[in-house]
Amino acid sequence: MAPANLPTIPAMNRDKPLFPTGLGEGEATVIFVLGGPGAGKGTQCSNIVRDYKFKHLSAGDLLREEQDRKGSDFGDLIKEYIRDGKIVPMEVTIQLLENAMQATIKDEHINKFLIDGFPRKMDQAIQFEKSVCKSNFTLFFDCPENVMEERLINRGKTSGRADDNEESIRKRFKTFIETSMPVVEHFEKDGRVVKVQAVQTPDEVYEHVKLGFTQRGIKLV
Ligand SMILES: Nc1ncnc2c1ncn2[C@@H]1O[C@H](COP(=O)(O)OP(=O)(O)O)[C@@H](O)[C@H]1O
Ligand SMILES: O=c1ccn([C@@H]2O[C@H](COP(=O)(O)OP(=O)(O)O)[C@@H](O)[C@H]2O)c(=O)[nH]1
Repeated sequence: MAPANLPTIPAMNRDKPLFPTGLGEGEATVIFVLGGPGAGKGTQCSNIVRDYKFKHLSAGDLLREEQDRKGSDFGDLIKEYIRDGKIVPMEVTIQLLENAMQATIKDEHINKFLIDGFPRKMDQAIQFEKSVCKSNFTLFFDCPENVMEERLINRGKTSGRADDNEESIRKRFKTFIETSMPVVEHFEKDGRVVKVQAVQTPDEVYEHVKLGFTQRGIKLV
């Protein structure tokens, strides 16, 4: 589908981040959470929210909400991209994330964000860091495909998600390897990746997450 009528997002014209990195007023701390589909990103984000008081923003959830919102101009476009496991044009996703960050700061007085499942493509990574907020680091969940596949097929029994089926899963794996792994490699070159093996039980994986956070100076609250 041609990405027609995309919003003109203010972020595209900014030459410095809307939120400088930090914990003060007008500042924000961002941790990107990446890993293949089914690696356990959402599961571990719930643990982190509980113990570190970060706000969890899942790009996929924000896109699904927008897809279902009455009057959205992007519903059909998002639906098609998600079903095919493709990355929705960044204008849409960055605007949704920026709106959610602004609302969280205003309404919940939280300025620490776990941005889950984003950035999945180099253009998003560069644009977001340039004009919204530079990330502190990327938490990357490393998991073999056969493990992720089994988890997703299981999740599909109850998730109601249009993309937790064999055909969409295959396409999402391909997009992950070809389009999203280069983002992880880009941040790795910068020394900004905390890599965690994601095959063990959720509790065991979380122990490694906590270790990584301690090493990066992120404290329990
Ligand atoms: N360490 C784990 N071991 C076994 N199953 C897991 C583990 N982490 C998550 N799951 C399950 O696997 C599925 C995918 O996890 P989820 O957190 O939704 O992944 P993601 O957000 O990366 O797509 C869910 O059904 C979840 O309950
Ligand atoms: O920045 C993003 C994040 C997600 N998606 C779309 O949303 C889908 C589901 O992503 P989510 O993170 O919810 O689930 P996961 O595939 O990691 O289980 C992806 O396959 C993409 O089609 C996207 O286009 N841009």
